[in-house]
Amino acid sequence: MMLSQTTSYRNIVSLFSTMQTKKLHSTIKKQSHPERKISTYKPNIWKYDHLLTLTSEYSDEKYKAQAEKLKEKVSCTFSNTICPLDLLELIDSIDKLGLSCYFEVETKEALEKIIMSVKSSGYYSSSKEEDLYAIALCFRLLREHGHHASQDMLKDFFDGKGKLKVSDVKTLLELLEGSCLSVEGENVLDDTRLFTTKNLKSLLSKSDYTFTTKEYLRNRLSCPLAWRVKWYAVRTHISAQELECNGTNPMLLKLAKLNFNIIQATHQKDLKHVLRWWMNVSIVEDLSFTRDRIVESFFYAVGVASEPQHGSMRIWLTKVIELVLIIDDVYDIYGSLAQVQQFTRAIETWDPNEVEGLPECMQICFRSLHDTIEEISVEIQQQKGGLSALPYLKQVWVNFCKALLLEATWYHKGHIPTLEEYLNNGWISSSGPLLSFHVIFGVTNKITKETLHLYEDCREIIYHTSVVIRLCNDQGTSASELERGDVASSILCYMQQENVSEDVAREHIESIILDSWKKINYHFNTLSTSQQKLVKHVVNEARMTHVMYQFGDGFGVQDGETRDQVLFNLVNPIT
Ligand SMILES: CC(C)=CCC/C(C)=C/COP(=O)(O)OP(=O)(O)O
Ligand SMILES: [Mg+2]
Repeated sequence: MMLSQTTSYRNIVSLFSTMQTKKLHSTIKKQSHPERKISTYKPNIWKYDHLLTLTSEYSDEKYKAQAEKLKEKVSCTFSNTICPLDLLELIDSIDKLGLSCYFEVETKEALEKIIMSVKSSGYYSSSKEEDLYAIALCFRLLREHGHHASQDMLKDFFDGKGKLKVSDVKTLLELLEGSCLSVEGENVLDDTRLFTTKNLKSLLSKSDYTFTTKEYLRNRLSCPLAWRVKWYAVRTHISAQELECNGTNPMLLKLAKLNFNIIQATHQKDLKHVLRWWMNVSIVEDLSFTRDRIVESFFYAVGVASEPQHGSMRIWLTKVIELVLIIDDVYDIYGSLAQVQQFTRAIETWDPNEVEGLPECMQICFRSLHDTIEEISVEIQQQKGGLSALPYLKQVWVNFCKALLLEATWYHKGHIPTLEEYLNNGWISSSGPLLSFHVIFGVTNKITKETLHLYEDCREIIYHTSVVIRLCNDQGTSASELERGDVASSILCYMQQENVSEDVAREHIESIILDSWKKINYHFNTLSTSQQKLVKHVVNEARMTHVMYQFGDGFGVQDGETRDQVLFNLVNPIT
């Protein structure tokens, strides 16, 4: 069978799905690809001039003073709450409302009290069905807050045939969430996840829950809390609590709304700062092949570090993400193989003279990257002091571009790697290591040798986070990449390697994502509390990638879920 030069991977995949033959591999290898592809991205939808007029009354100091008063009152709620289940629910509400950073001491004391009380009352070893919800909640909160919680807490609720003695949705959901905090080898938690997923899915198909409840359940099933960015779940939780008659106590809810609006006002200031920079550099006007996605990049950066004190880091990260998208498009869409080879040499030498002879738009990309990274390094040095970040930032960009070059080489040769070969490179081309370096430099107080040690100490976390980024991206973008005829993604690699259908390949990719999360959980637990405070922002990159790609290509396609989320979380205050 002959394949024409313009045969896209989409055709190849449909052929795979029907023929499932390995003979095709050799045919793909032989075919050549067109030098330049057509970009399928739509133009930017955001009106920057309008976003620049955003002003929130919540920047006013009087709201901060109001919030401080409410915090004092909420603090008293801890001492007035005696029953362990009420205390657990209070801690849970505070977490979900985005207020945990204000009550760290109270939460720590309360959890210690709960541990003492459940130990002395034998609560841990209860197997009574009515206790299961409280135990599941306790298990999840202890793990989330870095306390030891053995999977054996849930063991006795199994009936010996792999079934849990539980049928209500609230408990099933709580158990599902807790099971997603597992590490490798925790078979009770694996069984819990399988059982709760199966039962929640069957409840979904049978029961006559409202549309909203079903949507909520579907959402939690496809992306559990542990994989979600907490800040972007806060406003949804506030809205849900407002609708519930016996929900969160009114004072807590009032504080949550106020706090949300105050923090949103800070984010809006950062957004305007980054937009002014973007409109000033205005590079995408010269780059029709790529994406103007500065608002989405900012949305991602806020998910990585939403705390008010990380404003500079959000701005640096936004610029870096927009550059990642542009440079990725240079390699995937615009450049010929020879051109991206030259571009990679220029990045390695960090020398603007090396891009001479390349098309004007590639020269613009190089200069923007070069100048922005130099500026960021200077700003890091000015704000934090200590070692210069520049050599390290340059190196992560070199590694990223080399990984993109290898993918481009595969594409131009028509080579489809095995999944292992693909992932050995794909974790770097995910931009995970690059983002992580900028994140660690951005959230740390001073750049010292310890900062570099921290990067070493969380190497495994960065690796597994990057795998999650790579695979979530592939799951969300493979349809449009196939249409454009981009380099093979993990899904296609696995289909070709194992001669299986797209559905089977997607399921396999899901299982790797799950395993990567278990490894992230394990390695995160080995860090000290102070390290965890910094490294949680690296893990947030994985969480944010779930947010971006859960409903398709959240970076490429602006006018879907991402736009709604941007308006909901960054633009419109709670009234
Ligand atoms: C900024 C973040 C977190 C991005 C996720 C991964 C990535 C490099 C996306 C680039 O777009 P793409 O969808 O074209 O990716 P690729 O070409 O690598 O598949
Ligand atoms: Mg790409």
